[in-house]
Amino acid sequence: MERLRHITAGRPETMRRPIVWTALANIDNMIPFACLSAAVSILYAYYADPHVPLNWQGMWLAWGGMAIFLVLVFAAELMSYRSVYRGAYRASAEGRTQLAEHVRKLPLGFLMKKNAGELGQMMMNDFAQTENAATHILPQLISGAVVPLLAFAGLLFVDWRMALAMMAGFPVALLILWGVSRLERKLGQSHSAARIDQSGRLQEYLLGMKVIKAYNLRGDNFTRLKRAYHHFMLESIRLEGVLGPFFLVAIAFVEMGLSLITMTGVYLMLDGAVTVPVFVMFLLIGTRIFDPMSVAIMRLPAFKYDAMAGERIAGVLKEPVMTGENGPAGSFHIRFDEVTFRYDKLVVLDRVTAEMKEGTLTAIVGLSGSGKSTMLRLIARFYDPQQGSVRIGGGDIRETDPEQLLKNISMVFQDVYLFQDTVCNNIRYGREDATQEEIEAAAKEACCHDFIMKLPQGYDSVVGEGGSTLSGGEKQRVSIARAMLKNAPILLLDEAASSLDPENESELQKAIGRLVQGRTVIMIAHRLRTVVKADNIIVLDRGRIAEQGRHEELLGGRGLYARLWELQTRASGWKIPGTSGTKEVLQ
Ligand SMILES: Nc1ncnc2c1ncn2[C@@H]1O[C@H](COP(=O)(O)OP(=O)(O)OP(=O)(O)O)[C@@H](O)[C@H]1O
Repeated sequence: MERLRHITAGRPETMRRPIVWTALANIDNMIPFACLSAAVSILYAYYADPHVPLNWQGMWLAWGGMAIFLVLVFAAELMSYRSVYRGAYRASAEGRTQLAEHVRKLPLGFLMKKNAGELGQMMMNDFAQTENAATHILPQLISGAVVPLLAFAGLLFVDWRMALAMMAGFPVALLILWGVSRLERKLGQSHSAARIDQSGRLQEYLLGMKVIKAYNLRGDNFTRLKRAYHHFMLESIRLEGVLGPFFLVAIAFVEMGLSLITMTGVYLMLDGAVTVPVFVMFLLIGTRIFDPMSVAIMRLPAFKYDAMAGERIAGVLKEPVMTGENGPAGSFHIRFDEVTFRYDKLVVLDRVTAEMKEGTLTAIVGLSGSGKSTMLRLIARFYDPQQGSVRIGGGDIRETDPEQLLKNISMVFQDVYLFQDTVCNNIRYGREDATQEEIEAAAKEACCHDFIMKLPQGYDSVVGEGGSTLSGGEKQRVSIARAMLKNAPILLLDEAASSLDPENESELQKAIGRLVQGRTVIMIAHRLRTVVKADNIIVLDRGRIAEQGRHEELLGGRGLYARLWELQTRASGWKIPGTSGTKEVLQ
């Protein structure tokens, strides 16, 4: 039952009807053979005693029965076939959608823990495996169970000794299957792990192609991929090689039944305890049941292996999603209250308390790795802190429905991801019901209209996966247009690194300047000159707030901020106070 639950992504009821039809089709399948046996008996009676006339009535009944049941078999098999694939594909489609929905509601930390290929594998291969188990293997297993059981039960009444002989090897076969089940699971798990690893490595190899080419890394990454393929090959050989003989022996025990029927039958006939027609009936039905049993035994490991894929899916579906029932906050005042956050064991934020007032610009600065991005991630509830709370409008965001929370937040990050879709649709992700005019207006405000118009199909140009056909600055401006369109009251902004060319940078800064107006903005600033006009600057040092205040106050304090400022201005030869860039940028 548990396996049935797994191969149906938690919907065993979808297979109830298919199982009943498949069982019925198999039961039907046996009846023509019973009729055949009856016909053989009639014929035997006629030849055994020349004075007895041939029982034509019985013969016609047997033939008629065979014909009717053949039609019924066809009908039942058709129903079984249709309901099996409908049930299985329905369970799988619903399961896929449920998993995609579920993954969206999981904390980001869960996704980051997974191997790159693992979730993709789950969506594609694991579901394909469960489909295979439900559509192809399950009917074979049902057939392997129903046919022998039925035949055995019926034949017990005909001659119990021959019936027992027919099934004598079966308990031994079951014992062998039970004996190897642990080993089978262990080998299956390491085989699956190797399969997932090889696809993760392949994904890594393809995604990292740019770096591989740039650094001519033919060696290392390819070696890892090759090693993963090799490991998978070894695991496959081990799985088949170690388990195969056990299953073959189990089948041999089952099929031994045919020899035992013959031996027992011969002795019983010699004793006059069994007639020739009964003997023939056992042979006829015996040849009929051993095949489905052997097939079922051969397919059982594949079924269990595929059910493991369903188990992995169930494991992810069991992961607790982020909860919270509250609607959006009334105000957008953000407060970190003694927040401590760890990635596994690494403490990244340590009892951070900070205010980000509604309608103001708060900048977060600090050395690389000091926890700046983590603060933004906590505001968006990509993670929940282990201690303390993040509050918006006074309410703990752990109690806010994550989707409601995200409705109020726009994010512009450095590493912008664009979907392989038109530029227009990529901007529309900001607000799905936006009109073309609204999209173009947002694009103009974000300073990307001009470059979009220069693309071959303008707004209908399709960008490469991730945005690969646009420059870094262009991608960021598209993401700003998205944020403009979303028009959310809170804006989380990760300032672009200083790698942009001056033209791109000035366009980007203009766009950001428009975006921050009238919003509660929390901005990670890598270049301090962009935050001199911020209402509050939080200076992070290894997860703790070293100091906070306005630019002038912090410069006067001669602390970490002042040191960073000095370093940056010295490195770039800026003119210090009064400053050029930022004021214009942020107004
Ligand atoms: N998903 C993660 N899992 C484990 N550790 C992480 C994860 N993300 C970040 N870290 C670690 O947490 C620390 C803080 O990271 P964070 O990204 O918040 O720093 P940051 O100040 O934004 O750095 P940068 O300025 O370089 O972007 C770093 O040491 C980083 O290695």
